[in-house]
Amino acid sequence: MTELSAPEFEAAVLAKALPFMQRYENRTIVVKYGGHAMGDATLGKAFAQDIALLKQSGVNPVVVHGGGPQIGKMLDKMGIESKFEGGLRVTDQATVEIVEMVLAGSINKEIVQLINEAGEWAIGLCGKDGNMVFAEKAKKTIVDPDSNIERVLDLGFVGEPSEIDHTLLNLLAKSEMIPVIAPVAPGRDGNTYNINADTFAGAIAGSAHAKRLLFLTDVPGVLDKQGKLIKELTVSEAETLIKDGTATGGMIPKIENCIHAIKEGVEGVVILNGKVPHAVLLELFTEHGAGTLIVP
Ligand SMILES: Nc1ncnc2c1ncn2[C@@H]1O[C@H](COP(=O)(O)OP(=O)(O)O)[C@@H](O)[C@H]1O
Ligand SMILES: CC(=O)N[C@@H](CCC(=O)OP(=O)(O)O)C(=O)O
Repeated sequence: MTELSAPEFEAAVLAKALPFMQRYENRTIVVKYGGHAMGDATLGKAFAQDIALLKQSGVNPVVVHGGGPQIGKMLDKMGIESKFEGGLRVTDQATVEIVEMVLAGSINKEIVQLINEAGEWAIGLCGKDGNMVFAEKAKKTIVDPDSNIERVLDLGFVGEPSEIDHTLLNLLAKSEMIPVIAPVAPGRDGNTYNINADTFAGAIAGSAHAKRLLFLTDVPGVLDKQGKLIKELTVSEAETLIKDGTATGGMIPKIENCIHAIKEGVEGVVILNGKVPHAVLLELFTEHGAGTLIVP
């Protein structure tokens, strides 16, 4: 076999991306950028370049971000204790104000700035902008492992998306702008709700019938009880992992939202390690996608 010169090799790599670019052209890809995947400047820059490259390739990327650890740090500074139930933050009035400040304020604008620095036009939004998302108080139940009795959680101002209007997102899809959305939304009751970013991303992807929904987190994907990566999971296998306690903490809403998104018609949902540089490009434009693929 003849060895390729360096330029020939680079050209071959670029050419290999063509069928992937064609597959996703004009299709919506929702990328959920988790708080645990953020924090490293080089990785943040690589993430922004990936999103910029998607837009340049004719894809319609929509970024939904989290920021759980960053909210936790700010609450700590303010002397407010973080409390979670069923993987969701118990959110009183003081907490929701800080959640909105951290998510829709600092984190949202940091991501916008990074994408702009990569040469594209990002616009920072939350559910409140353009009447995009309305929320209702979350009605979450958990089964108490000791008594096996189902219990309704009162999580305060934690919401679930109840109405999604795509007017603004459709406008942006036709423009140069890349939406970067914080998971905060108003209720019809006038309150502001804190929505788990996985739930928010799943709802946006589902209602947009996105081609792909990627969850960027800080682990290689869903791990089994031995800590080994599960490469593919059906919806029913994923449900079992929650019931038998293999998936805990933040992985619970993530898996639940993967299932929801697939049932809503998203063609492929992947949980992958956002701490790998250019994880988004590797997943979408090469054969080297890693992580856990959830299928119907
Ligand atoms: N079975 C599992 N496989 C992988 N991660 C798991 C599992 N169960 C619990 N986790 C935890 O879920 C975390 C990812 O969820 P989360 O903390 O909400 O991250 P993010 O901020 O990216 O949304 C991992 O860091 C890990 O600690
Ligand atoms: C209700 C609820 O739990 N909201 C989350 C919102 C941020 C989030 O989901 O951030 P990650 O994606 O980084 O976990 C929170 O307050 O932490």
